[in-house]
Amino acid sequence: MKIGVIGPGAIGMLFAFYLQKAGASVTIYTRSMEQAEHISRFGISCNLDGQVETQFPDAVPLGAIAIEDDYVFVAVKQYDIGLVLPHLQRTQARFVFLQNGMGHLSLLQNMQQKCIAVGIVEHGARKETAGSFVHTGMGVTKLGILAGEEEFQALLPLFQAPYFPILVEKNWEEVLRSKLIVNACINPLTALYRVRNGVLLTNPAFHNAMKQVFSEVIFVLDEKEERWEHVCNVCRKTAENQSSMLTDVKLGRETEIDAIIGYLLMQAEKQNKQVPLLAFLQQSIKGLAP
Ligand SMILES: NC(=O)C1=CN([C@@H]2O[C@H](COP(=O)(O)OP(=O)(O)OC[C@H]3O[C@@H](n4cnc5c(N)ncnc54)[C@H](OP(=O)(O)O)[C@@H]3O)[C@@H](O)[C@H]2O)C=CC1
Ligand SMILES: CC(C)(CO)C(=O)C(=O)O
Repeated sequence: MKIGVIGPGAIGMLFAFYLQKAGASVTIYTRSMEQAEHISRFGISCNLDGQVETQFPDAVPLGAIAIEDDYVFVAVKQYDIGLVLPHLQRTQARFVFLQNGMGHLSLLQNMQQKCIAVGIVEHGARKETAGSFVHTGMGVTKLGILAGEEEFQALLPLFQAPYFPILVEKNWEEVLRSKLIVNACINPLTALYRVRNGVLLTNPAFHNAMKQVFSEVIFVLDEKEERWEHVCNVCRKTAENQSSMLTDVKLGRETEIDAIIGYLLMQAEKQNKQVPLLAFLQQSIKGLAP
């Protein structure tokens, strides 16, 4: 089976590595020629608990060849999807979009293609070099199929437990929503305070601040107080993690603030709800990583 992975960052390498290991013929589509050459030569190395293993997928810059894969995983950040979409127009592949947040859903719902899914990735992965990553947290990929349900069945055997399992999620909108709540509470605050996730539990003042952010998030989404327990659990489980937004801010990269808080602000505006803290977070993060 031919699999394409667009975007050779932490998540793109994670997918390319495990799917190639499971026997698929993987092509990873890069932005730069240098990275394609690097991966073609040295492969993709995964570090899991100190054990390093390398797989050798094909690698080419996106646009250099026609995409003729059976399935394509789109693993660019949400703000880069617009650049990638034109390359997908003429292919017959089925697509899985792996972004955090919910801002891209309307884009996907307007696509011409018949087979589209989202993947909610609950793994942790960190890019180390152009061809290596650390699998920092083993989780699951939850697959939500927007269109073409039958067409995705053949993909499932390529996902192998215990390291790389998949779960088809009927109620995928709920899973996306739950992840959005978590990301909205944890990511901007950790990026502002420059702390690991766990500090939002152990520092009482930061904990209160997170509770205030949470109150606005559930107000926008008409959600229940009970969601708080889940946010705290994720903080606890990922206590040693540096959130993806803090990583982006530290590296001077664009963040996914629009996909997370920007999406909530749009929902608030539609309902004429005032959410000053969320607006503050949006502006603060934009100021740190324009
Ligand atoms: N990392 C994690 O643990 C998790 C991440 N996610 C989500 O997964 C998504 C990807 O995250 P992550 O892998 O961490 O992000 P990264 O920034 O590490 O990777 C994004 C990759 O996309 C590449 N890219 C951007 N534009 C193009 C293009 N036009 N053509 C080809 N490649 C392109 C970038 O290339 P270049 O470097 O050259 O710019 C980069 O390699 C995000 O939405 C994130 O929220 C979800 C769960 C966990
Ligand atoms: C769950 C959490 C907060 C883990 O770090 C995450 O998804 C992120 O950093 O983007």
